[in-house]
Amino acid sequence: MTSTGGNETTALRLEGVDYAYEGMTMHFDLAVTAGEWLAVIGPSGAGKSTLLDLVAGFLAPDAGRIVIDGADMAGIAPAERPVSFVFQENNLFAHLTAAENVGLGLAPRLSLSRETRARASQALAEVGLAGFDDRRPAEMSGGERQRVALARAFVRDRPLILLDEPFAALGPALRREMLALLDERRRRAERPITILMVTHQPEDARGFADCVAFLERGRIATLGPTESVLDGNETPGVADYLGQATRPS
Ligand SMILES: Nc1ncnc2c1ncn2[C@@H]1O[C@H](COP(=O)(O)OP(=O)(O)OP(=O)(O)O)[C@@H](O)[C@H]1O
Repeated sequence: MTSTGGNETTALRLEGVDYAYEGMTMHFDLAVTAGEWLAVIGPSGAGKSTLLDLVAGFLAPDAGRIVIDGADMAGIAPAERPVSFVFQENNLFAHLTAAENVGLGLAPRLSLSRETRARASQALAEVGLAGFDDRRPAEMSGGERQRVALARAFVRDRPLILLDEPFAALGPALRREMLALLDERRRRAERPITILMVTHQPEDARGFADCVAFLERGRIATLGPTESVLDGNETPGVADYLGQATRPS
């Protein structure tokens, strides 16, 4: 356990984190306050997924420290980290039912205890999937599968949720509904839930995120309150990315 330097409200801190792929070196310094919803935006290949993979522990930094909830994550496996993640697809085990997939968030066993089954069932109902317990992923729509993934993330009850374009394949109405579900869950939580969400949809950030990090070429080029970053006046790259004309000064 390592101190974050006395700032108890910092949920996530990246200090001088370096990561290099062949031909691309990334460097991240970042602090996210507990309870904050941070949208991560930027051009394709900027390093958004790499940033989330480093936090999740799927990648190990070449240098620097990642601190979550006050604990240094060096050498901590993804499953042991206080995080939940939802990706764009393939979040579920195809051979397991919805309840079993959610149950894995509660106990790493395939046969569900009565209590686990009841909690999984309730979690499914809370994301609008009452009665879906015995459906397998192939028997559900893309939106329903993502709801199951969200239900699993919710029952895990971890303080940090990582979302890598989880609703990108869904239509705008369904996307908003999912984001609203997440928002509601965040508001109802007893402990603060911090969210890092990679998105290519500026309106998702506008509607839900407190802050936006704009990534460019493996760096966080801008980080600030949602409206001021998306305004695009401070960083020309943001305006280009959003397809806006940079306003004359
Ligand atoms: N497994 C890999 N091996 C080598 N290079 C990789 C690998 N994965 C990603 N990269 C490179 O690292 C850089 C950052 O990739 P990353 O997936 O983090 O970007 P991104 O911002 O999430 O992009 P997108 O919006 O297209 O998903 C890119 O230049 C990419 O080509």
